[in-house]
Amino acid sequence: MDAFHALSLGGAKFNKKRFQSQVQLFSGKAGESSSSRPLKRTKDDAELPPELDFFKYDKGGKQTRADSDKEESSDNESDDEARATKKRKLNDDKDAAPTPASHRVTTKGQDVPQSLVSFAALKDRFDVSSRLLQNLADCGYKTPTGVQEYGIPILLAGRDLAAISPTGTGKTLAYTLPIFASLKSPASRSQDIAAAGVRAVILAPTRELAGQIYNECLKLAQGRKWRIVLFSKATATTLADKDVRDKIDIIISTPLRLVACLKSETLELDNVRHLVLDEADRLLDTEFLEQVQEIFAACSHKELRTAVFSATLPAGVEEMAMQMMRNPIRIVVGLKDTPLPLIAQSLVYVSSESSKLLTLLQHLGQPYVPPLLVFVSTQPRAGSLAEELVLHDVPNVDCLHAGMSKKEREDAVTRMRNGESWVMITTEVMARGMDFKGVRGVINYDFPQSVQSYIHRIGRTGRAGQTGTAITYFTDADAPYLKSIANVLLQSGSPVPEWIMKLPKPSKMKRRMMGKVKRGDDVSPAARITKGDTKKRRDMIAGSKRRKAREGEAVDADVGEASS
Ligand SMILES: Nc1ncnc2c1ncn2[C@@H]1O[C@H](COP(=O)(O)OP(=O)(O)OP(=O)(O)O)[C@@H](O)[C@H]1O
Repeated sequence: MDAFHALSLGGAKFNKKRFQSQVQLFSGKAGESSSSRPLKRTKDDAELPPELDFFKYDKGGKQTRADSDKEESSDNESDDEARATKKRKLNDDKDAAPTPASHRVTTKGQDVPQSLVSFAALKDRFDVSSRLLQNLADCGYKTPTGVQEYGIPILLAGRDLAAISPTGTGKTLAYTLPIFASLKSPASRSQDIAAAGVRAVILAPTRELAGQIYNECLKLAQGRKWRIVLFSKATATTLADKDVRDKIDIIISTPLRLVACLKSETLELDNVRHLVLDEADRLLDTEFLEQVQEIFAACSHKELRTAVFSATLPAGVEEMAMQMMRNPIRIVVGLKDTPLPLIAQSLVYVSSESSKLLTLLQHLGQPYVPPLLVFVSTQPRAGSLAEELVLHDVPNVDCLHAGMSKKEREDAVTRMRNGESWVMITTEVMARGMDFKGVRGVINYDFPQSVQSYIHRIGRTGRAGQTGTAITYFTDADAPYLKSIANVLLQSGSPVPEWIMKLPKPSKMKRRMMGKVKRGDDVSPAARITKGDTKKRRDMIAGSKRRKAREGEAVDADVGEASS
């Protein structure tokens, strides 16, 4: 249903003739009317009212330097990026696909397929089944987002893709939908024995994210017998049976688990046609690289299509990703490495580590909309901060980090999804990909490890068109890295105090040191004293109990002796 139709249902009447230009904006026809429409909107373009500009790729946010002069080059954009944008603009005159006004997308590559006007167009253009379209509608997805408009037709045209789109803009659907549409029907329905075996693999850096992608796949799989596996120790055992694994359509996994099965030869990936790396820059960093390469090598089918997705893709990693792909197309939604203007970001000076706790307690003492995500740098600090908040009677405090057991982590995610957690203390494990509805605020209690980490952390809010706030505490020790984060704020339209902008730009070397600031395991030195006291008290009580028990035994013995 288009927006005008929706408004009409509420009783409003529009003179469509009189407001023709506005009607065209909603129907998407404004973009279609000019075949050589430039990607950047001109001043003359009519703008959507901000409250209806759902994903706010456009200037829905405040008018900023980012809007006015940063499209071609920015502090975070590499020269390569600027060149790519320029190249695309030159190409636009020749082969521009119609670009809906509210989605600013830059594409690079040969023969970029036309963007998708609507989900309904999938039927005619790509013969997508009615069932799949119905499932899509049941999810409540009415209009494709920017990354979906471009990413879906590219993948359905059988092309490799590198997609960079801000957090919370629907990248998951941009690759899951083409997988289901291209696989056509479940393997269990196929008589073709030669084609047996897993046909799609989606990799994610954390168990939690893999689980979330799995749930998204289940929604699209409704009504058909797709076999989708969220890889774990247990499923790996079940899949040791070749007959079972031959019927699998899609595997979603973290790299390590999959590699373990490849090594033990209990899994073949030679029939895989779709390999997706979600959070690609994380999967291609040193921790995962070797495993991902092993998986990639095992996906030996000649028709393999590879797609990488992330909100951030540093130039070096992008180059690596591009080398994995054949004749790829690259799309960038908005500005590379820039959060959406929907997230109001601020930097808060807290002088020292010990004053952070007080600052957070003061924040939580004011009215706030739960749930709130609070990021710290290490697992012990997550536990310590959660403990402190509980001690200070903050209600519904929760904690999630990679040091917890699988069950504990799953329970924490469930509580978060059920709205039982008001303040979730976490580490980088939750920074990427996690989509919790209604997170209106993120607090970086500890300064992020990198610009990418910052972008992903704050991207847990301001998702799917919602607004959000992101507060980052910084101490004197973090000051050398402040400028890098301040640039991100500026680019996405959040105000930055003048004095921060006057700080010198950190050197490459210095930037690498970001996040390496040493912080104690306890978030508050007072906590250490209190904990020390508590331990002393506990020891005293235990000692006193032991003494009493010994005295009791002595008395019993005395009594025994007396009675015998
Ligand atoms: N076409 C659409 N219309 C409305 N909502 C959508 C659409 N596509 C996705 N969404 C919703 O947007 C939210 C964010 O989607 P998703 O998690 O895929 O974002 P993402 O871009 O992968 O974010 P991240 O970079 O953090 O991983 C989800 O709640 C999803 O249901």
